[in-house]
Amino acid sequence: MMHIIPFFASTIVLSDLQLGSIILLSIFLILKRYRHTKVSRGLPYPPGPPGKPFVGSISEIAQYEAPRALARYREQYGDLVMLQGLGNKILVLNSLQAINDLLDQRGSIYSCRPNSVFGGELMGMKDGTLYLQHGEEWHAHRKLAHTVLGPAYVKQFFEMQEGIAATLAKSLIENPVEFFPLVRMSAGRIILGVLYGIPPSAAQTEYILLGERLMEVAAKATAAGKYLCDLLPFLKYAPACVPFQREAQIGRDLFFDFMTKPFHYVKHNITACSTYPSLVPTMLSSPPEDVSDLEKRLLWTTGALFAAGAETTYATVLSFILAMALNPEVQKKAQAEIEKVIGSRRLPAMHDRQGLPYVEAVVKETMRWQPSAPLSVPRRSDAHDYYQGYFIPKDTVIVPNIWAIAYAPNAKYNPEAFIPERFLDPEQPAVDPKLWAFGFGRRKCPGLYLGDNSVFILIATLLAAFDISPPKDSELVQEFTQHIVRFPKPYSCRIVPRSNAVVNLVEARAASSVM
Ligand code: HEM
Repeated sequence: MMHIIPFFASTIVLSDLQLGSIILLSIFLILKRYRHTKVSRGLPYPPGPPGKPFVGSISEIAQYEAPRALARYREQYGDLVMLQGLGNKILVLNSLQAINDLLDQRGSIYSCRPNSVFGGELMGMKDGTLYLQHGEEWHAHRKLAHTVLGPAYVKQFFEMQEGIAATLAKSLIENPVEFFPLVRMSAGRIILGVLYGIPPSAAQTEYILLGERLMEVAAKATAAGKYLCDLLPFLKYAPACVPFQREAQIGRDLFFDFMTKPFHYVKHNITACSTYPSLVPTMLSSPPEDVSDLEKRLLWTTGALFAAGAETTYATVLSFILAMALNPEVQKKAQAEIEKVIGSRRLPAMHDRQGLPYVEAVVKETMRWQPSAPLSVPRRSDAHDYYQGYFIPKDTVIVPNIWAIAYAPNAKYNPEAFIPERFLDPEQPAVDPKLWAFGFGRRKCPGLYLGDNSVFILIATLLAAFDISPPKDSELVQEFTQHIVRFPKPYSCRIVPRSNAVVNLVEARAASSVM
């Protein structure tokens, strides 16, 4: 039977089947709309930029200088900016208030990580602390990490960190041009010391270089939206010959070696690794009764701590050296403070920190000027939520934009400039980076105290020992990587010992360092 349907001025003739299909489709759309209105409580999604056909606005997360570009949207859309496309939603949080309200205050909803196809499944990192979903296993990892990274415990590593800082200074006196690999080596040594107690050796160097190669792949893998397979999960079934699958295979092999090699080294050389109360030797020699599956958990926890800890410290110190080459006045002021407070008969030590407010402000300003994780590490909402009159559906990827905090407009202190004084302003001091550069709520960085101490002692030692300035015959390059950990691209500068006396001090301190 045919049906005649008036449609504006004309008429349409439909069969039973066609009419039935239209009615069913309409019911489906109405129900869908009703369901959506019910769960969204009639609230809209947070606003965001208009998208391109098919891909929507989702690709904005992977654009060049994304943290800065996304922070600019704050003026237009406010604290919350929604990017959408290919069936995915990414919510960028552009203020400390919004980040704390959601990630901290509503930690039960926002403490999961996005399901990662590339890094988690294909590269095999899904059981590491950084990738684990919020839950029992993740809790066990954090508990293990806390045994050596708690604020009181990290004091046991002060002497080791001071020794490694002096060793860095000694290597820089001998070979200042190689400051990139030398800084990397120092950051890696501290973590290897804390986790495994591995002293300087060929094995130690091998693990740090392995870490460097892994990070080239892993840094991209952790960022939101860098790989299409994270947005279109069915692509994980693509054949092994496609480029991202080959990259994942390389990453998988590297990650396996990176995680297992130092662990097995310690298992077989436990007596050689006992200089400091480090995590793996302590746990293996006196296993805690309340931790089941200890070896497996240790392996995954230490792998994640090593990967997350070394790269961020390295990035921060490289940014500091660049900042000093660009800001000679700041450098002079910090050096004058060190001379006044400590004198020139010894190098700075961790216990000097309280008495060096300007150096402390330089540390904070380095973290602000070039935050090493400018988009933090993404989260995922584990339930529907409602905030500031907007609907945030379950499984939205949440990106806390640390850059937006670091570069919030400020009439008194230009955010683009390196001005440590902003942290010393008695009237309106800038917010301490410890409240935002290390993440938020339950997933806040477990290495905060260790990392912050490392950055301080490395920076203070470099200030005491060297004058850093731009290269004589070339431009000072100021470019940065675009991965989840942001650090300066290769640049050259001059790193010159401040006096013969300081060379002697450095050599003596480095000679007494066991790490
Ligand atoms: C300057 C130094 C460091 C910075 C700026 C930094 C920053 C961060 C940030 C932004 C996060 C994401 C937290 C979140 O999701 O809210 C994080 C997580 C993490 N960091 Fe750090 N970090 C530093 C040093 C370290 C060190 C030294 C270690 C290890 C010894 C470490 C281990 C980790 C781990 C394992 C996670 C994942 C935590 C989880 O998912 O539960 N970090 N870090």
